[in-house]
Amino acid sequence: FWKAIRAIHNHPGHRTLFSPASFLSNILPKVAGITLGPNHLFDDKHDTFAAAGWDIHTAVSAFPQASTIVYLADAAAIKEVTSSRARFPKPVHHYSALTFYGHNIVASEGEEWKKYRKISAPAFSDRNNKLVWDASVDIVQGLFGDMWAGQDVITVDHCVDITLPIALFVIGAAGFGRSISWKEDSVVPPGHAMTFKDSLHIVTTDFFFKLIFPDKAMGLTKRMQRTRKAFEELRLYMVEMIHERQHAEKVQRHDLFSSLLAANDHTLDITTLSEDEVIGNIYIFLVAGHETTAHTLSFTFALLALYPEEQDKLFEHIKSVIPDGQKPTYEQMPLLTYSLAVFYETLRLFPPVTAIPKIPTEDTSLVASNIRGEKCTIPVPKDADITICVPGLHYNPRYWKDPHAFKPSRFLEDWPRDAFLPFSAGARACIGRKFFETEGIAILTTLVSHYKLSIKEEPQFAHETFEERKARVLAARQGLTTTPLRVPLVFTRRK
Ligand code: HEM
Repeated sequence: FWKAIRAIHNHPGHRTLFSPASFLSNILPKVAGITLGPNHLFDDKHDTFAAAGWDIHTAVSAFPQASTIVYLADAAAIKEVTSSRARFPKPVHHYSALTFYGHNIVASEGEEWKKYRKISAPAFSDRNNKLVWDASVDIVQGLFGDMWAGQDVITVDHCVDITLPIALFVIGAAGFGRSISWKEDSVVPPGHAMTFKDSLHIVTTDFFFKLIFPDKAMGLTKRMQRTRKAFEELRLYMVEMIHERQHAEKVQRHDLFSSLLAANDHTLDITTLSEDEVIGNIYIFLVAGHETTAHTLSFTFALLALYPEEQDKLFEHIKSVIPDGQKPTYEQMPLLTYSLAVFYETLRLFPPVTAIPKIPTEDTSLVASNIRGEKCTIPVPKDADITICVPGLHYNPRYWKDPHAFKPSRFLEDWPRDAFLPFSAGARACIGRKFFETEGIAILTTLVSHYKLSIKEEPQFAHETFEERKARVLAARQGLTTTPLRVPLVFTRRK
C-alpha cells in the first residue's frame, strides 16, 4: 500500500481499504477510509478534483491487494490517453459482465476487436441512418396511435416504461429488421416464458447474480430463478432471430444483422465469426443500443418538464423547421439544432457511461493542470488503472461556465469539444453515436411537436421546493449505465 502511494509521489486523492473497483465497494455505501460507494464518480462530479487541487487525482486502496487508480478530468490528459490505443488499451478483464453470451466488440481488444469493428462498421454508415430515422418516427407515432389514442392527458409513473420499449423497438427494427408493435409487445409468444423485452431487461439489470453465483446456486431465490430464466429466454430469442433471418427470402439488406450473419455464412464457407461470437455481438448491440438511449431520453424529458421555458424554446424551434402537422423527415435533421443541443446538454449533465477505463502498457506519466493554470507531472506505474471520469470532466468549471445549470444553448455557441466525452473518443469511441443522435432527434421532435411534458403532481410532494423536486425527479443510481430512479411525467396533447 505504501509502495503504491510512493510510486505515484503521493499525488492527492482517496485512500481506502477496499478498491473502488471491488465488488464490496459497489454494493456498500460510502464509508470514509473504507469504501467510496457505488456511484461515487457521478455523486462527486468534480468535487474530488477540486479538493485535490488538480484535474487528475488518485485512489490507492489496500484490499483485496494494493491497487492504484488514476482518475482524469483534464481534457489534455484525456486526449493523450484516448488517442493512443497502443499505449493505453482497454482493460478487457473489467468487462466480464458483458461476455455471458460470447466475445464481442465492447469487451475485446487488439486483433479480435479490430475484426468485430470491421464487420460492424458498414452498418453504421450514413445510408442506414435514414432507416433509423424512419423507424424512430414510426415507433413514436405508433405509441400515439396504438397506446395513447383518444386520450388528451397521459400520466406515467416512470418515464423509462416508455423510453425503454421505444429504444428497444428502434434497435430491433433498424439494427435487426425485427419490427415489434406496441400491442404485441406485451404478449408472450408460444414456446416462451417471458417477452423479449422483459428477458432483455432482466438480463441487463440483474446480470450481477450470474456474475457472482455459480449456475447451481441460481435457484436460491425467486429473483435469481427469474434471472436464470431470462438468460435462457434471451438466448432462445437470439437463436430464433438468426434462424428466421437465415431462412427468410433473400433480400439485399445493409443492416447490422446482415453484417454479423454474413461473417458466419456456412453456405459460403465464411466463418470469420463463430455462432457464439454472432450471439455475443447481437446481445451487446441490443444492450449498448437501447439502455443508454432510453436513460438519456428519460433524463431529457425530465429536464424539459422541469424547465418549461427550455421546452417552449425547443417547441418553437421545431415549429420553425417542420411545417404544422407534417411528419419530420431525415432531410430536416441537420436543421434541428436545438434538439441536438438539448441532448448534448443532457448528456453533459447525465453521462450514461461515467467511467471509461484504460491501462498503461508501460510505466509512464501524465500531466495534470488546475484552475490556476499550473501543471504537475504524475507518474503512472504499469500496474495502475486509469479511469476517465466523465462527470468530473463535464462538471469541470475550467471548461464549462456554471456547470450545474441546464443550458442547452451553450451547445449553439462555440463549445469545448475535448471536454465533452459521453461517447468516449479515439478509436474506441462509441460506434453508435450517429445512430443515437438520429433516433434521439427523431423521437424528441415527434414527441414534443405533439405533446407538452410536465412533472406529475403527487400529494405527498405538494410542499417541496423546486430544488427538492429537481433532486427527486433527476435522482440516479448506477446500473449498467446511469439509471434514473423514477421520472413521473404527464404528457398533454397540444391543441
Ligand atoms: C446516448 C447514447 C449512447 C452513449 C452515451 C454511448 C456511450 C458509449 C461509450 C462511452 C462507449 C465507450 C465505452 C468503453 O470504452 O467502455 C461506447 C461504446 C460503444 N457503443 Fe455506445 N453509446 C450510446 C449509444 C449507442 C448505440 C445506439 C449503439 C448501437 C446501436 C452503441 C453501440 C456501442 C458499441 C458497439 C460500442 C463499443 C465500440 C468499440 O469498442 O469499438 N452505443 N458507447
